[in-house]
Amino acid sequence: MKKGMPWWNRLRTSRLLMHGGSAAQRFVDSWKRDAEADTERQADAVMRRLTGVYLYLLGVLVALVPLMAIGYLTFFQDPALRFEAHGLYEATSMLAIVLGAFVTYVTWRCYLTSGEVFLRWLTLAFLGFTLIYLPHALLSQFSDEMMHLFIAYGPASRLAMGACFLVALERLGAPADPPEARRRPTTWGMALGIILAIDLGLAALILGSVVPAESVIQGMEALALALLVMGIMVITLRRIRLPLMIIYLLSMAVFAQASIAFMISDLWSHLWWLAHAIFIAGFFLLSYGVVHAFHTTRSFSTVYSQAEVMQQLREQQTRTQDALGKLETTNTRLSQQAATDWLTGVANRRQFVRQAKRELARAKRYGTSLSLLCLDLDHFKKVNDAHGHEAGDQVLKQVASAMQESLRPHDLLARVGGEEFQVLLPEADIHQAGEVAERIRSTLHDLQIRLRDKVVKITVSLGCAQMGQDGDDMDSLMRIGDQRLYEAKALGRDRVVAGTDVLHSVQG
Ligand SMILES: Nc1nc2c(ncn2[C@@H]2O[C@H](COP(=O)(O)OP(=O)(O)OP(=O)(O)O)[C@@H](O)[C@H]2O)c(=O)[nH]1
Repeated sequence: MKKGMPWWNRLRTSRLLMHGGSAAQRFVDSWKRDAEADTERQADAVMRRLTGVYLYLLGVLVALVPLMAIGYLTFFQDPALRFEAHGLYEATSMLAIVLGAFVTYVTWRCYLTSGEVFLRWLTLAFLGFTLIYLPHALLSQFSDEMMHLFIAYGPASRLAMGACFLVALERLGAPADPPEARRRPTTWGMALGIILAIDLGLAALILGSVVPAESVIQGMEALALALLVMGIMVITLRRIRLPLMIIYLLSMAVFAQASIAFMISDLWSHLWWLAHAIFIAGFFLLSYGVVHAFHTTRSFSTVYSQAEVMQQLREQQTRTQDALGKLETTNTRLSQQAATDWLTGVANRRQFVRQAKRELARAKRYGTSLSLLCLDLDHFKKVNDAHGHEAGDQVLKQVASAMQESLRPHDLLARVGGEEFQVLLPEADIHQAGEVAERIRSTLHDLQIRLRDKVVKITVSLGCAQMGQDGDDMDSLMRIGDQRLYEAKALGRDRVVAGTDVLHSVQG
């Protein structure tokens, strides 16, 4: 029943069919099945929606874990508590530089392969962070003497990274860079120059004391936070659902909370250390995405979720099944064509020989009889000469079809030459073969072959041979069958020669 059928029509149709016995029962059963499948589909859709909302909430919860940690430290502990450990800080800063360089390199390698513009900007983000953070790591041993400069490189690195993140987002989905443009030294040289200029410019700004260092530092951190929030909004509003972009979104949220923690913390305080920990968590998360891209498609926008991959796999399987079905149909048609005579549609010589060998072996194994008829149309040349070759073709077709009708389903008729046919008769001795041959002869004798504007008459001569008495293989049977066929021709045509005697003969 059609899914969109109104219920009153369903009822009327079902009432009508109720009196129809088993057909009505089948109808009701299929209706029930349809209804059950509908209900199951609806329940599945509700569950999908529910689990989708759950996943969404889970993502929000994970993204806000840093805020919970900041809140815990601020409200339940003393966030101003100091932990001044220069050695530890130097070591972790240098580790951050090494990690930054490594992730920059992996991202760059991904970009070189895919040419994805998004990845070019992501490489620049990591490169910017690493090279702008480097003076911060180098200055950590002089943090007391050059406190402001030491601190300033932190927010500056986050600001550069946030800016590149935002541009990367804006360029997501842009056509890939051509391979020759990906390594262009001018592009990367210019990027390095700008980063170096930022490093030097910042040093000049802070050391020159033109603007209060505190406000430069807070301003950069606030700007970094604003850029990160903008990035989060872009992903959310554009409803970007690509798996790696979800990781991108989460890490941006974590970076933004790290900036908040930096803004409200004092140097060496517990909150300041927590801000670093939050930032590193965001960095690890994003580096996971980059490494995942490196291990798969080396692109951020073509790494699919498992659900998407499964969907693509299902579609691919359906396409493969369809193609296989078509291939099977074509193969069947081709093997049918290879076994069939192109003109009459009966078996051809190849098929006949193959089938005959099988039947011969079967007859020998079970001790049953098997006979062969050899047929040749009489004076067929005259038909061609009188009516043309095309008319001759029509005659051959009608003769083949008339012969086919006088045979049992398991007898095999084949056209083995121009106007020559053979018939394989399983479980028939020479006597029965003679009867079949005579039936064919008289059918064709009486057949009115209708061509466009005239009626043509044709006769046939037949020779019969039986397995055993006339030979044990197909070659012998065919030879004897042919001999008897020519005997029938010699005796005046339109007759049957079966065995040593002319069993059936009609004067035509
Ligand atoms: N129209 C048509 N004619 C064919 C085809 N194959 C063979 N022929 C013709 O069949 C005729 C066979 O002629 P012959 O071998 O001399 O035999 P016949 O005229 O049938 O005479 P007998 O066999 O002696 O009775 C030839 O004219 C062939 O051109 C075919 O596929 N189509």
